[in-house]
Amino acid sequence: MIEAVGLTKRYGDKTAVYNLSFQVRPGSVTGFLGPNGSGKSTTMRMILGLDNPSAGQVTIGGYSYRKLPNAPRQVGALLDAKAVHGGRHARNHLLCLAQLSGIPARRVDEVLGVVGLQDVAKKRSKGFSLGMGQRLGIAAALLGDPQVLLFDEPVNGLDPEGILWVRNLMKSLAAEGRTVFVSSHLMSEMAVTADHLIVIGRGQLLADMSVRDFISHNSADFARVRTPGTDPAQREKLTAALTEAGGQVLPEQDGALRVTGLPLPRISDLAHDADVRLWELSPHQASLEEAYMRMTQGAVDYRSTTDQRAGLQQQLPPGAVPPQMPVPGQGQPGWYAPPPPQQGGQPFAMPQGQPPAGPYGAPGVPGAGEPNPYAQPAQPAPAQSAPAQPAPVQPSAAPAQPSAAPDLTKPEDAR
Ligand SMILES: Nc1ncnc2c1ncn2[C@@H]1O[C@H](COP(=O)(O)OP(=O)(O)OP(=O)(O)O)[C@@H](O)[C@H]1O
Repeated sequence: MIEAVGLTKRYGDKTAVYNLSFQVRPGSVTGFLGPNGSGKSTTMRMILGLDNPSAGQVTIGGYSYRKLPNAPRQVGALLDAKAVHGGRHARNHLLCLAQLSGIPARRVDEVLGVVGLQDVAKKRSKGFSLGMGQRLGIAAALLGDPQVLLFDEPVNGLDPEGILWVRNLMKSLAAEGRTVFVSSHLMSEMAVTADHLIVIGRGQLLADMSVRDFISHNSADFARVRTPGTDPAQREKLTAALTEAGGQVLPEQDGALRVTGLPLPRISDLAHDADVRLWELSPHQASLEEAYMRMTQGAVDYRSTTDQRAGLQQQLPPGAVPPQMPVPGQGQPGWYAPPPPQQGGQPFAMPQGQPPAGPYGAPGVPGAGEPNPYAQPAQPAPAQSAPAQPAPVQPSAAPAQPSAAPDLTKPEDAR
């Protein structure tokens, strides 16, 4: 298990990660999401001992990476697929890594086969495509058959077949009881790969929950209703009936109606009572992408001036407060999708029955008492994980070699 407590990293004036606490458990794929520059890579580097935290700590199986017995054999990581000596053959690159950790050469050929690079094993990696480089990086991460795996954007540059392969690989590694922590900007992929999500924005924890909870608590389910397009009067009649019954009705661009606040059977009954024919009555469940956009939109630092949402953010309803910083654990009420109708007007309410505060909010937690550099009013920590005692690391049956093993000969923070 990976456990971060009050993890904070500053680079001069820049706070890349602030007071981050979470656990990544074995046996499931945990997705690590956040906008560009939100601190994902920095967090991963701290997990791997490549950067020192400014405050707080992060452990793997109860040990910091640098104190982990046989660390290179316990943890495999893909951080930067380009961090390879381009003049070396793929096989030689892996052989060097294997020899440094006492891994037998036959394992090199095994992982080359696993990632599908066996036919180019004798080719120099500088001639590799982006996707081939990713595969080589994944091979390096798998080299020692580690129990803990970190992947930073593993599907970057992979073709559809490669993406599917990575998805299945992550799931099978988790199914074997390993800890799999993977960052990605591909929401559609994360939706089908990850079981659990840790979402950060501007270095702070925004959510720590299952994919299913994340979607249901950060999005609005609604019904799409369509009346015959030839008769606008029917549409108006239905809108009036639904509104009178307490529903909220918004027109969709294609002429359909988006209805919240009423269950589908009630909409059907109301349409029947109003003598309105329906050509469509369908439930709409938000995607992970939609839920993610809603939660993180206030924490996006880099946005195109032609992005429609940049414009949308200007059009606030009268009296509305514009989004500034995401509220940890509550996300950001934005304008990308309609607010969920339930949960007492709290658009990002936490799942029922969960404690409002995370296990790390207690005084004395490293980093927790420090001033928040984002000057956001204090909010309860969102982490939902129950606190757990760090367990001692069990030496894995086979050794592992992270492709991003810390080079302790380099000064700290060298990039
Ligand atoms: N060595 C460094 N020195 C100074 N600033 C840094 C350093 N490393 C990261 N940062 C800054 O810290 C912030 C977080 O960067 P990081 O690379 O961790 O984000 P990220 O979430 O991985 O982004 P992306 O999704 O674009 O890969 C950024 O503002 C970045 O510029």
